[in-house]
Amino acid sequence: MAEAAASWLAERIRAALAARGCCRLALSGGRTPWAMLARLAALDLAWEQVEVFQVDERIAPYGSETRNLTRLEAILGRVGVRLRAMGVESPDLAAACGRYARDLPARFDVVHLGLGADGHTASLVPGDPVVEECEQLVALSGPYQGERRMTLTRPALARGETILWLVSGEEKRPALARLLAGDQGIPAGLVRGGEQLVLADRAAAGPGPSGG
Ligand SMILES: O=C1O[C@H](COP(=O)(O)O)[C@@H](O)[C@H](O)[C@H]1O
Repeated sequence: MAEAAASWLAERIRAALAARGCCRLALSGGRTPWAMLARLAALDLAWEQVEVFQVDERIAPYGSETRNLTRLEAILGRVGVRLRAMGVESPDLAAACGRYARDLPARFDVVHLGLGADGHTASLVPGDPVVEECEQLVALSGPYQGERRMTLTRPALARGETILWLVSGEEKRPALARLLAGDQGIPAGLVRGGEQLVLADRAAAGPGPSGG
């Protein structure tokens, strides 16, 4: 899955660079995307023309192991992308949300999203008011799994020309089925955007028609 996702993303990046000379991505964190991003970073691309925004982030100090930025920097920092970090170290987090929102592009070439077993995506957490946020492009949520979060909201995610879902692990199987059914009872089912591509590993997708 990581290999397929990296190849697909590389093609999208090349196409955007050929068409407009720049490419804008919004990337998620968590655990799933790092294998894809490590493969992507090994490819020969005009990285200096690629701008990467964060889909979400933990409110935690710079360098924290739980921060998505820590992994993004470790993998993509060395290839020279323009990495736009969410300002979660700011003493005024509401103002930091506003600043990040102002800097967002009108369109992303690709918004990459993960899926939690509970149906969360980005830091749009089930039951949190942030799920219904339709005015602000960037907002705070949580505490969730021990930390407050900063996240792109649904209207910001909808700026994706393409939404790339990357889903890994057996525990995601029920949530994946709900996402594919367009179930609006989970935050992931509320995401809109252009084309949506779902890449899932065998554990998440379950047995195929032949049972294999
Ligand atoms: O908390 C988070 O979880 C989701 C899902 O992560 P995954 O590793 O289970 O795919 C992720 O997309 C989000 O960015 C992250 O902050």
